[in-house]
Amino acid sequence: MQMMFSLPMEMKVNQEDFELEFEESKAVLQFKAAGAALKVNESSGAAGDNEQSPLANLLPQPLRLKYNVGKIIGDGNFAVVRICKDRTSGKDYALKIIDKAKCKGKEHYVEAEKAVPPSHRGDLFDSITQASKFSEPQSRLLISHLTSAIAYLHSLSIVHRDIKPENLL
Ligand SMILES: Nc1ncnc2c1ncn2[C@@H]1O[C@H](COP(=O)(O)OP(=O)(O)OP(=O)(O)O)[C@@H](O)[C@H]1O
Repeated sequence: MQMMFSLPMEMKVNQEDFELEFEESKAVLQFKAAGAALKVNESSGAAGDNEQSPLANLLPQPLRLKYNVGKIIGDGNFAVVRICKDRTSGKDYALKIIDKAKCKGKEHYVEAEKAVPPSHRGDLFDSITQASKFSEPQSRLLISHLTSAIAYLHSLSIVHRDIKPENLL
């Protein structure tokens, strides 16, 4: 991916500022290796009308009654995200299941489960691992979407504090 950032004149940057750090490149390689296996393992877990992922049985009953919960479509440090289907409307949602044990002291900020519209196109991290590079017009579009989203959050006095490719859908 090629990106252009405008930095303050006094800020010095080196080549290594643009190279992946050891942990980052390890994560990219692990992701590439695990990607194919994950797709095979989870491919039988779609949120069809009658299918329910066995692990989804661990969810609270009201949720299981409302949604047919299917395969994992993403995971992060605090949550797993599963595709699910509203049993009444038939609409698909992404159900984010947050591990409250990992949010010690901040429990009051989080709902343990939240269903939002799903993105079927993966996140920017997936795209970076799949594409060898992005063109300038693509990079420009990505950055303009990102900055407009950040501007919107700032207009609501919200600071994201965790902007990274995995969080850009
Ligand atoms: N609405 C959605 N549709 C599709 N995939 C999603 C959706 N929301 C999240 N994901 C996937 O799930 C992954 C984990 O979600 P998220 O980043 O919200 O979890 P987290 O535990 O808060 O992550 P973090 O490691 O940033 O703290 C994302 O990187 C993304 O791939």
